Amino acid sequence: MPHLLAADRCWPLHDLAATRRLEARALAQRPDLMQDAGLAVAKLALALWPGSGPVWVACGPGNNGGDGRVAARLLREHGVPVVLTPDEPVPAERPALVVDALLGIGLNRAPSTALAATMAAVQACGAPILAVDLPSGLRADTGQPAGAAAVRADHTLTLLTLKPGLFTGEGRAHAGQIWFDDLGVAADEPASADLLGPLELRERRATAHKGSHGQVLVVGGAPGMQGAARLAARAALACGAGRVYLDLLGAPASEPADPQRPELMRGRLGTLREAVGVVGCGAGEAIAAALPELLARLPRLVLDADALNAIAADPALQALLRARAAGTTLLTPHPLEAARLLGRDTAAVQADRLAAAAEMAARLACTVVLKGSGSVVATPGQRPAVNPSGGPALATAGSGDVLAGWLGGLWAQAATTGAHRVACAGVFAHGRAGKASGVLRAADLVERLATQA
Ligand SMILES: NC(=O)C1=CN([C@@H]2O[C@H](COP(=O)(O)OP(=O)(O)OC[C@H]3O[C@@H](n4cnc5c(N)ncnc54)[C@H](O)[C@@H]3O)[C@@H](O)[C@H]2O)[C@@H](O)CC1
Repeated sequence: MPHLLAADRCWPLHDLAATRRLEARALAQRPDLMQDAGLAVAKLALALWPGSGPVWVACGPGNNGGDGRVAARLLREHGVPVVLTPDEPVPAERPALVVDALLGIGLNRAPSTALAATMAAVQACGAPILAVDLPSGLRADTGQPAGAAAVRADHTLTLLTLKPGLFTGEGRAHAGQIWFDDLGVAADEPASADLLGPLELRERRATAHKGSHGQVLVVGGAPGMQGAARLAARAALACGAGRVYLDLLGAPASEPADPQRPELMRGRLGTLREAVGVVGCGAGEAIAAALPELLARLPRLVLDADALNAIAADPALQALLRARAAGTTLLTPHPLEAARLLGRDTAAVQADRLAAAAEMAARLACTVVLKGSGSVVATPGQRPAVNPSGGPALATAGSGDVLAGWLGGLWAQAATTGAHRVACAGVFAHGRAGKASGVLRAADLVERLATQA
């Protein structure tokens, strides 16, 4: 039975190769699997159908189209008027619902001219779109369109497995509401990635005091960019770190850490050898000179923004990064910073976000959070994770600084936890707090994080 994907737990994601293996094994036992797939599609279409008007079932040449054909037959048996293309002409009037069964996981090239024209007609007809398995034209592994465009659906009913491409890159913008039906087939294939759910790392014992909750040292905030470092520090504080210090680069000692947040203190590496470093927010070029010592001395590090740019530009810093102990360093690049780290352009990073994150993690021997829609967490030797929480309200100045600070705050309270797990927990919480209509200012995001925690 199709069900809306629940956001309160983790789910396994299976890439194309794993899905194909699963499908082949399932078909050997249940050759009529397509009947069940079509039934699942028909049930959801019936639930979405407004009660009058035709359903346009747009079928393609393969088994995705086969699912559509089964669904069309079942809907007709149920008394629902159906127009099935390409057997019948495209409806002249606006249908009540479109079922996009043109292309699923068999997509292997840019859509042909004929299919692209049908996809455009599906998109232009103005009816809600239910995509079968995947929005047509979207790549299952990367969430990128194979050609100029992929269908933008209102709902996607994905079958057998959850595909990574539904959750990262352009996938989330194309899939709409995601429904899932495993068709009763056990997923006896190792997951290719994890879809993140909530994960709590902090424990506040009755006997705890501020010394139990660790220290964070935020290094950044060069003149004119102090807000970035202050946002990171506020986030670490809101997360519950015991003591949060700010090393504002180039600021006189008389400058308060944050006039609006008296809980925050000025501090420097010299005395804070056990703190979690959150380094780079608004740091400017001055951070390059500070990085060797920070990389050498701080036991756990979150590196963001200008720290990443400095590392991208300097092979010696990259070598210092690689020399750190496993599980102690976390990088949070956005796609442009990732492109600099990898020495390629942003489009190449976005073309396969999971691969780009894995490559960065392997090259630099650390955990990488590749930010953007469907943030990817990658660590050498661990299964990658994709984050489904968050939305466009987070596309605002300072939300990345808040993430870096929140990660630092979490890590301060979970000292024995590896970078990968910290990243998974923090990225999900940050996205969940950032789910809002309109735009969210970063300082308000900190408050939302504090209250959901
Ligand atoms: N095999 C089965 O019994 C089941 C299949 N399922 C469905 O079957 C789908 C996979 O079926 P297929 O492997 O047949 O793949 P698709 O139906 O996704 O597409 C394959 C067909 O499309 C053509 N094609 C691929 N890319 C094209 C392009 N860019 N332009 C034009 N034509 C293109 C191929 O030449 C082939 O004819 C799944 O997505 C799912 O919807 C599921 O229902 C589970 C059960």
